[in-house]
Amino acid sequence: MAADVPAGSAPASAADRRIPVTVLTGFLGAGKTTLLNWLLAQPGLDSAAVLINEFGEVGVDHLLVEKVDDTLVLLDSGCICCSVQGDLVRALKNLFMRALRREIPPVGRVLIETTGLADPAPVIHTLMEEPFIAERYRCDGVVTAVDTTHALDQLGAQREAVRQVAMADRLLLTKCDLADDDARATLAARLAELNPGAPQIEVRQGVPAEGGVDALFGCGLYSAAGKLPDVAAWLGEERARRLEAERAARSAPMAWRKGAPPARPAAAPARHDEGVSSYVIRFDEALQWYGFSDALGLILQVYGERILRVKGVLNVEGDPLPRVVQCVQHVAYPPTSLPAWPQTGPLSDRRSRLVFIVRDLPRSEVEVILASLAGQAPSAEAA
Ligand SMILES: Nc1nc2c(ncn2[C@@H]2O[C@H](COP(=O)(O)OP(=O)(O)OP(=O)(O)O)[C@@H](O)[C@H]2O)c(=O)[nH]1
Repeated sequence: MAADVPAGSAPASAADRRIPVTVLTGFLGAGKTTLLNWLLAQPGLDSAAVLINEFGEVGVDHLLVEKVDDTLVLLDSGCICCSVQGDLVRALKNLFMRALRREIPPVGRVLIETTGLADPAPVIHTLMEEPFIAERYRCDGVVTAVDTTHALDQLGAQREAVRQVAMADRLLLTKCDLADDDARATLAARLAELNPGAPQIEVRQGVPAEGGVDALFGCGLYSAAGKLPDVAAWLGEERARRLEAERAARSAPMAWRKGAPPARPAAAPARHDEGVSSYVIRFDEALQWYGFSDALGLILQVYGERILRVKGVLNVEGDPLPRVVQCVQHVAYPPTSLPAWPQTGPLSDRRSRLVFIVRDLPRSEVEVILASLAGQAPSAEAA
């Protein structure tokens, strides 16, 4: 079944040979990686390249994606919406050129998983307006994962969550297996206010209830028509911001020639809420699971409101495999294991690391609890 093209989105013509790009977004912990793994297991998706972007220094998501080849690219120089011109453009150019040189197989589609804090506007703008990219790729839709169990709070507190919903072509209501009918209906009504045109698809345990892959792809060329007027305004702001940055870049060398310091671009408005920060807590020795999980449980109980996301890869005493813990606000999801310790990157030293993304929660508060219950003092690591 082909998904309906929402009002305002023009279907891509059959003659359009550009590579379709799906932007998979959604707030922290909404279930993007889980959906991505489901997608990658579907027939016909072996030629998809995946770009993953994560908030914080120690990336965990790329370890959780079940695709290990040259077409999985980690965008690790900051949040995609802040570093879009550098990282994303470079990665898409590289993919195209490497496929052209036959260093990798032809790329049939690109899936971009943004950070949970990303504003989709700069990503969409880049796909549609950056000349090299727009000639070779077309934005085939913004698919937003919305956590049925946490989204109402997130939409009330975080402007990024509102933008991710309002700019979507498809809304995937994740974790419906954990929510009751009333919660689902209340959220569906709120989402319809923010984005009346986007089809809403329920997801249980990472699997969409209807439409399969076709419900997520074939969204038509991205368009602000049919969405709230805010969407066109945000894309317009993005265009203005980009023009201003280009103008400042052009004027900088002139100033140097006259011996003055280069003109600095006007301070860009902050894209992220200033209260939101991330830090990494490291344990150098193997952890005793029960003490550690007591400590984490207490942290979630006491500070859950201020914990946007916790992700950790742990070296647990007696377990040869890295254990993965994941939490959103007060909820800890069942732990899983990676198939092996990574051979490269920060986790190759087999030390446990927990990445916290928090709102107004100092590291010291968390460390006190971990130190008293987990059986060893944590070490700080730059985030
Ligand atoms: N029960 C249930 N759990 C889910 C579902 N989708 C995701 N989860 C769990 O929710 C947690 C977060 O899921 P992820 O897929 O990592 O979320 P994410 O959006 O990629 O997270 P970030 O990249 O950190 O923003 C994991 O422990 C998942 O197993 C679902 O539909 N049902």
